[in-house]
Amino acid sequence: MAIVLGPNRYGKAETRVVHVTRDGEVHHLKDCNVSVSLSGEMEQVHRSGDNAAVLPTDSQKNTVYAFAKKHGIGEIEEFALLLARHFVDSQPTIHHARVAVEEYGWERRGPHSFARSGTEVRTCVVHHDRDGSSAVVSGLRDLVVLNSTGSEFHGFVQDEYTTLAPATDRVLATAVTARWRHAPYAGRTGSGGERDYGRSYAEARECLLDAFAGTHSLSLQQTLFAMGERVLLARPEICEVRLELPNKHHFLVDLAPFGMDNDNEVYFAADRPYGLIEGAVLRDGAPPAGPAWD
Ligand SMILES: O=c1[nH]c(=O)c2[nH]c(=O)[nH]c2[nH]1
Repeated sequence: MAIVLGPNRYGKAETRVVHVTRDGEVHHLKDCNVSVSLSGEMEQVHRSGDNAAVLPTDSQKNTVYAFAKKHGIGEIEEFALLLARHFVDSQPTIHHARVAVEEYGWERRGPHSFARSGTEVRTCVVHHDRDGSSAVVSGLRDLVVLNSTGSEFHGFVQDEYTTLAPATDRVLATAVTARWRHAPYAGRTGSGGERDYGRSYAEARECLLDAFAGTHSLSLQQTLFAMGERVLLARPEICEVRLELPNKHHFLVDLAPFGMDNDNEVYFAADRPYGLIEGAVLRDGAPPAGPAWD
């Protein structure tokens, strides 16, 4: 019986790098978490422990810090592309690089003072392959939103275990995880700066927020589709949006034991279990995703 090595990758996960740009008194902050995964000629290291093809994960971590110094950290997609291309182009044994970056936001409180903003995190994952192709997915997670009306849920299946009452006016809340795939583009430059990733991100985020707030919702599934659709209608560079929307249930508290009614005013915000609504929304004829979602 032949035993073969299946898909594998390795790298340094979660290198935390903070870069300060000093513009006299005024400083600018980039706070990131970088995860590198490399793959290629790794048969021997797995079979015999021969490390000749292995760029140490320690070196990968050092590269993240050195690149932050050398190039600064602009848009996270560009920083990720720079790293991914470097690993593939400089190491003959590395055929594919995946670089994921999370960015934590800081709100300015003074020329060199900052407060961490909210829970929301900007994300990206890039893939770069030996053949020169790159795939870029941008996104965000933990963007918490709530509509205190404009949400209904009724007309659902009733089986012998259904107890849920139909709702014609409920709270709809979720912590949005959204990722969107950029359509591939021709040409490349060394910097990876072919696209305005900052603007693309800001506008996609606005679309998500506008669609959540502006959709009279009959289900979170309907809201999910509206959010993805809004991004695709507004942003031609994006060809697919994937959303994960936990339904952060708000249950009306029964105040009858205290002789009080509850006209949609007092809620118990449950943290678990929660409904989890997930889906992809694509432009018709979107190009194949390749490894983009891996
Ligand atoms: O928007 C919703 N979608 C569901 O599928 C569902 N299921 C449920 O119990 N509540 C809800 N709400």
